[in-house]
Amino acid sequence: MDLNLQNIIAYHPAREQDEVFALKNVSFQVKAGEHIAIIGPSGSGKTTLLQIIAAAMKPASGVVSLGKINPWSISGGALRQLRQRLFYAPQIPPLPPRQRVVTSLSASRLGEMGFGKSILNLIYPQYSQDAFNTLSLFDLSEKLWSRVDRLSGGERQRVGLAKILMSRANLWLVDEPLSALDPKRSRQAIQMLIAEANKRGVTLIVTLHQVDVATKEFPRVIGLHAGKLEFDLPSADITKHILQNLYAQSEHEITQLEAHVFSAE
Ligand SMILES: Nc1ncnc2c1ncn2[C@@H]1O[C@H](COP(=O)(O)OP(=O)(O)OP(=O)(O)O)[C@@H](O)[C@H]1O
Repeated sequence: MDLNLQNIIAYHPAREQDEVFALKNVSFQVKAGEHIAIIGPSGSGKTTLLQIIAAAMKPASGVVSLGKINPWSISGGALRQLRQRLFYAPQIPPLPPRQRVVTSLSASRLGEMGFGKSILNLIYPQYSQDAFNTLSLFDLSEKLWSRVDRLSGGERQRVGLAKILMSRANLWLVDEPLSALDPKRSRQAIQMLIAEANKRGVTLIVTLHQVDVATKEFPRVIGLHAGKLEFDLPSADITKHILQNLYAQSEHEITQLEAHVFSAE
């Protein structure tokens, strides 16, 4: 699915009165099948941007088009259909505590199940073989029948990634998928996500705090700072100087940056 964002301004309702912008005049285009990483310091607007693209949040002004459709100018029914074509994976996957992993993974296809099948899915998960195969990609197949509240943080995060792969959406919007994973697992998980997106021609947009992963694994990187688009560049053109500017006021994050990216120089 291709995307077009034009002059997006967004406030969170709680901040509207003091006019603190979450996004200021953000514009960019994405072609179907592109893979993009969004980076920037904490609070720079990465999650808000994904929510705007996912049509989960309405911009205060500006235009969003998802595959040429403005989600805010169509009927409720058409909007629900449009949302089925995208998968928004929040930073902390919403996994109902007592649910089994297999049920949660099958639920990624609720949109195509219809009411009867989706109720049945709670008792007899509808896609257990697919769920098993998808979990194997993240070394988690033995957890197929486990309850999600008995998983570690990293395992839950990998279940969240497997849920994305279970969906049949053609736009994946993934918010900080690696925060609970160690560096080796992070690299494996992101490479799996990218390989599957490639195979299926899916448009992939991922927010990341790991700038090294962003610049090494993604061909295009967007930098946000205080709600503004600071740069939108091929990753090969991103220099140490550009990254230092982006994280200039975020001392803690720059320390991480140096550890991850610059120590090898
Ligand atoms: N629910 C909310 N209510 C009010 N303000 C919010 C809300 N969510 C985010 N904000 C504000 O909007 C701005 C952008 O936040 P956002 O979560 O998009 O940033 P982020 O780059 O994803 O941050 P992080 O890397 O810490 O997840 C920040 O100033 C934040 O304080």
